[in-house]
Amino acid sequence: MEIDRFMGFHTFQNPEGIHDADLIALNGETLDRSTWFQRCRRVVLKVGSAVLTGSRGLDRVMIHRLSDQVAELRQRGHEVVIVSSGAVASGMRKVGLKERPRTIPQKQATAAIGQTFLMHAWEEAFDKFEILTAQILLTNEDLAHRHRYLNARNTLETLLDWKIIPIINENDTVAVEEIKFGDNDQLSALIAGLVGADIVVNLTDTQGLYDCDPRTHADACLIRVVRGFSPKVLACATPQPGSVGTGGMWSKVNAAKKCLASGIPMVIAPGREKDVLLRLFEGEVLGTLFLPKERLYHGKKVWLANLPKPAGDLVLDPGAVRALQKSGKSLLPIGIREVRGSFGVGAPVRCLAEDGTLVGVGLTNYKASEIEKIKGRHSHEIEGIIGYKHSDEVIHRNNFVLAEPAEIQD
Ligand SMILES: Nc1ncnc2c1ncn2[C@@H]1O[C@H](COP(=O)(O)OP(=O)(O)O)[C@@H](O)[C@H]1O
Ligand SMILES: N[C@@H](CCC(=O)OP(=O)(O)O)C(=O)O
Repeated sequence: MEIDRFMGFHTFQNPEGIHDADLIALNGETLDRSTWFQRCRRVVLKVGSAVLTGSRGLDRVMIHRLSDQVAELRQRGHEVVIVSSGAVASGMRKVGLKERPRTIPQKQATAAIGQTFLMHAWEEAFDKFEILTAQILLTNEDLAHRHRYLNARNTLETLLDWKIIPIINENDTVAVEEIKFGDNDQLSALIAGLVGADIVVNLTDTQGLYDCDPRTHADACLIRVVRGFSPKVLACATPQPGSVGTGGMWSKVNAAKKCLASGIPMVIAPGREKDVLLRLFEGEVLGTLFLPKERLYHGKKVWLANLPKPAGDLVLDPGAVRALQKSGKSLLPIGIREVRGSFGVGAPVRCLAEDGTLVGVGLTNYKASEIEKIKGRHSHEIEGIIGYKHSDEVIHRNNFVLAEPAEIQD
């Protein structure tokens, strides 16, 4: 892991007078920031409640400022998908709540009130450019099923093709804990994988990621560039959000981890800074830029790696854990000790070591009741036990992703 730390904003210069953070090395190329950002064609823009809402509720001026910049980015050839928070915070102000609602029904009712105001504000702000917007509300169940995931992708592609700006939020009104993404930082990382984004821009109320929580450490240093994910980066952040946010910086760094594994860079930047988007895409060093070291997942594996809630668990013996983790092998029935949950063929399941450690996630070739019968047995026995054999493997390695690939373990 490397962290380029800058004590101030532009204080560190190499002998040629070029800020290290001005140059971006990725995929074998070194480019200056402005060229690199210009090449990021498809952008997922996540805007936090901390940026969109103020003491008087939804900050319409802010929404106009952002929509002006998004319209300009589109003129310059970028496509933008917006993930917008702010429904609960703006609903709170509408009904006069001083604190975030505690009970789930209250939170859901507040989100239902606020979401219409939020969407109306975005719609109105883009209307002056004659740009249409489309509301997309999702729960993690919508992305957990492969065919629904692909449907969502087709819808988003069609909207982008029609030059309409998708504005996405979690469907808070129906999402209870079991079907939640967590927060919109996680959702924006999943959407980035879904649409094959070139970058995720996450706008919040700080200058970026500091090496420790700036609210409790006056000497916290802003980190300019993070190359590759590491637990040390996560340790910089705390999960305590601001007064209106959810998940805090910890959630943003976890979202960056998801993006990096799919080869997608992410930048956390100060959303209230004047012209932040235009300045970023013009190459100004703003916020914290996370760059992938290497792309870990492609195609279907991007979906699998980001799967919010698998359908069941398989507990493996140590030999099977080694085969998956160290040798990149498929999972055979002989290495399975226990089956948990009831699931069908093709379901995504978690593979666990006996101590409960998550080894990875994969799609099964057999249903739970069949795996129960063939667990601990040789593959040549499968047909004799359940009457047919789909394959020797319970999970083929092409349909499996490790929870902690080598890059993330260092
Ligand atoms: N290491 C850190 N660097 C920057 N901010 C941090 C850090 N640790 C915690 N935070 C806090 O995270 C907050 C942003 O998270 P959150 O309130 O969820 O915002 P949003 O509504 O934009 O998602 C900031 O207000 C900041 O005080
Ligand atoms: N879906 C919620 C936002 C949840 C969330 O992630 O909030 P934030 O941390 O401000 O991005 C809402 O619209 O209020």
